[in-house]
Amino acid sequence: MASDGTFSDELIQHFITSTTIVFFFFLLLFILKKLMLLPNPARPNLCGLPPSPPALPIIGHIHFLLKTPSLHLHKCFHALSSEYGPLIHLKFGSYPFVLVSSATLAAEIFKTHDLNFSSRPDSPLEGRLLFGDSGFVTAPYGDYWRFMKKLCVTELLSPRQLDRSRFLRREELVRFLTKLMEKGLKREAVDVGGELMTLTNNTTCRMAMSARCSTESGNEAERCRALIKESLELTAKMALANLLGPLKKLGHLALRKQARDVPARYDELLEGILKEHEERRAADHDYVNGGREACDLMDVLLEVSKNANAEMKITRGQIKAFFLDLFIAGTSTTADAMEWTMAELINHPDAFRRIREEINQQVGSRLVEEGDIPGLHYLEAVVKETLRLHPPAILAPRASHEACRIGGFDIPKGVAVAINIFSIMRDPEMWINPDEFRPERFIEQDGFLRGGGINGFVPFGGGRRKCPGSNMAFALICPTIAAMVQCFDWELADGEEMVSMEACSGFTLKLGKPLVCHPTTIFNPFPLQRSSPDFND
Ligand code: HEM
Repeated sequence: MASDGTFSDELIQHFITSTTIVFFFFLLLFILKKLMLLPNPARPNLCGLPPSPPALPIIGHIHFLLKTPSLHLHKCFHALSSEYGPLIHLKFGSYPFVLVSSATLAAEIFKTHDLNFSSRPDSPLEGRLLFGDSGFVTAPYGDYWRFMKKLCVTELLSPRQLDRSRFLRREELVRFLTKLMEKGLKREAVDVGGELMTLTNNTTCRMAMSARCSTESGNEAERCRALIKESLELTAKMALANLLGPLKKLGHLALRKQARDVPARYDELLEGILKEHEERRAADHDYVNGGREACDLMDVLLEVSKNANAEMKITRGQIKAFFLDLFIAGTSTTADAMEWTMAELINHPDAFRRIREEINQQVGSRLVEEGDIPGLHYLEAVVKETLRLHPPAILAPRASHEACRIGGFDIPKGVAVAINIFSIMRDPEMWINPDEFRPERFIEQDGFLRGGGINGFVPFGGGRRKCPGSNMAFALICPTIAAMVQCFDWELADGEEMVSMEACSGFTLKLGKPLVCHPTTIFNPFPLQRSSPDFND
């Protein structure tokens, strides 16, 4: 003990200070907890929601994500639903939502309560970032969404429009295969995912607006791809900022310049392409007199926008936003699905051989075509099994228009609901050995595909808001995989026997380690073609 009393004074002072800090820390936690429980008029009332795992102040349930190795969102949601049940309510930062993880509960949303869940929630992803409320994917259920959905089903993404653009998908596929053959000859390693992304991007750009990379049209597809990549990155940053709750404004301030710049550049690019289409239309007399059909999706949309008798007038802003939606929703999902399929096939040589035998039997000595696909049942089963195990979109986001009951719990009006596509397709109640790659599960004993759809197979979501691009996705994926199996043997460039099937973290499911391979040509369907059209794109 100190003789002059100074030391004990300091000790007392120190004790008081530490106690005060601890006291205030607990007081703060207490107040925060109380605050989080107070009803917030701007948000749906959370009373009566399904059970909730233990939450922390401010961050809510984000600590479960921080505990998940590599911050994998799908693994975090899968672990939470396995531990706490198929219907739970969560709060990520300031964002509350209900997570639905079983096929039975998803059917209640997609079928019984379909209309009630036919809008998207206000997403922490800021889906309306680039074109305000003009987008289709984020449009609330109403006249505009219904009009565009009908247009997608009957025109833009219809089997008829897909048939019209079949030649163009074939051209792009030939270009892709020829490039792989060139690389194979030089024993150059191929970044399979990168090449598949270029193929999907070129094909989508040509189908949508007759633009492709590295052409006289000024590399529009490449500029489009770069802008979409930038806007996705920006969206992810905005999402993070939005989860910060009270600090959200600071985050937005930091991103302000980029958030002005990206939409302006996209607008300029699309305006240029729109003008080209309008000029071509005006100069084409057959077109003006109705003697020739619209050839790409932009022509179709322009025709609708100029049609005085159309049910609805769509604006230039809506046309631009629609294309952005198509690219964001359709390109990387499709390319990722193809990369996962190739990875599974390399890891399952029996399945690879079986597809090749099927093609040899059904197609013979020419390149497989889109028209052959309906007869290639095992190929389709492999693609479906890959989509089941590795769905590129892990969640389908919805919001309730009205209060309702799901699985015996109250779902208040306006609450955000995330349908956990990843977990539903690994639900052990629905699938035998759910983590196993077994394409046969999609095939009947007579060798045909199981008809009528399988309950719980939901890679494209369900109900009214189900993906309208599933036919287009299959039209891109199946012929590409078939041709990659028919024409090449594949060997991993890193000398490994097996591909690691770990995903990387994010809102979509991507193969974690890029698939890099050496392709060896075993069948060349175009031996007389000396040089390919353009290998640099
Ligand atoms: C393997 C490829 C694809 C997968 C896994 C996929 C998956 C999905 C999923 C899960 C949804 C949400 C559905 C729901 O809420 O129930 C969706 C919506 C959508 N997808 Fe796809 N998609 C793919 C390819 C495409 C393609 C190729 C296009 C068009 C080019 C496309 C266009 C759209 C659009 C426009 C929506 C929004 C529909 C709406 O809100 O009404 N998708 N997709």
